Amino acid sequence: MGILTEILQQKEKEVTSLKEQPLPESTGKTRATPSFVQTISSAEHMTVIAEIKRASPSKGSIDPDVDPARKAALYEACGAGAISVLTDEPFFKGSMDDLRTIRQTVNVPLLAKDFFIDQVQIDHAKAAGASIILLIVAAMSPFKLQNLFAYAKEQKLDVLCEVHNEQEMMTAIELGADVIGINNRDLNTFTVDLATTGQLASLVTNPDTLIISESGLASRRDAQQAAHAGARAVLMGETLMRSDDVRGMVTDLRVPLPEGGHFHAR
Ligand SMILES: O=C(O)c1ccccc1NCC(=O)[C@H](O)[C@H](O)COP(=O)(O)O
Repeated sequence: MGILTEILQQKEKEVTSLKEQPLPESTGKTRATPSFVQTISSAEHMTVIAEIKRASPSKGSIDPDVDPARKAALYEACGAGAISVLTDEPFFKGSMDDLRTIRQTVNVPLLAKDFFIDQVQIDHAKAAGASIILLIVAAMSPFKLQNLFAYAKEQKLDVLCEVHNEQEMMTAIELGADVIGINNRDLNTFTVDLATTGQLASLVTNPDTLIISESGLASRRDAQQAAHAGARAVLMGETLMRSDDVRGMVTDLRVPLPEGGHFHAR
């Protein structure tokens, strides 16, 4: 069984349990201003989405004892335009409490990085202060994707639609996704190929679609390659979690975007 299937089976159990619990009180600070989409679309340089990642299925333990609020504040101070918070507990050692604490500490938009398969998870992410949620195209049917996409938008949340191959990209385009994350990591084999961003970005014809290159990025050169492929943002986890020079790394990643590139600034 692939890791995604295993994670999704676990999520089914979590959803059952969430439905039996009352919804925690909202942080009252659910949306950052500017929003995730506004932040990326107004930037003239690559937006860095810095991730809080304690552990992962592919790398095991990364920084299990991290203070998430402190690290998030460092990311923000160093120029990250948004922060991704892995809220999954069993596989990534994160939590919704991490998201909630970080929301009370920083002002940049927050991505709730989890494996969303049900509206109840979206309710909990919103209450914890998410600005945007992740929908992985490979994790559900196009019908369910459409349903959760519409529900999140109704809740005034942005949605990052994640794809890894051509078929998933076509599904995201047909859905009308305005933010598409191209995952360079194959979630079944863990193989990373940064060329995936270029290959799939070339299928996007709508100049208003925001493209994010996700996973496996480690240098300014990687960010330049992503910018050249049409990405407006990079999502970086492990490299930033392990870095002794977060400011230097974030500064390096904020490469200028090519003029007259893919995207028409809104
Ligand atoms: O990172 C993993 O091992 C992983 C395995 C299975 C599903 C998702 C996984 N990662 C989630 C992410 O999307 C990444 O944390 C994110 O793109 C950052 O990647 P990286 O910069 O390579 O840490």
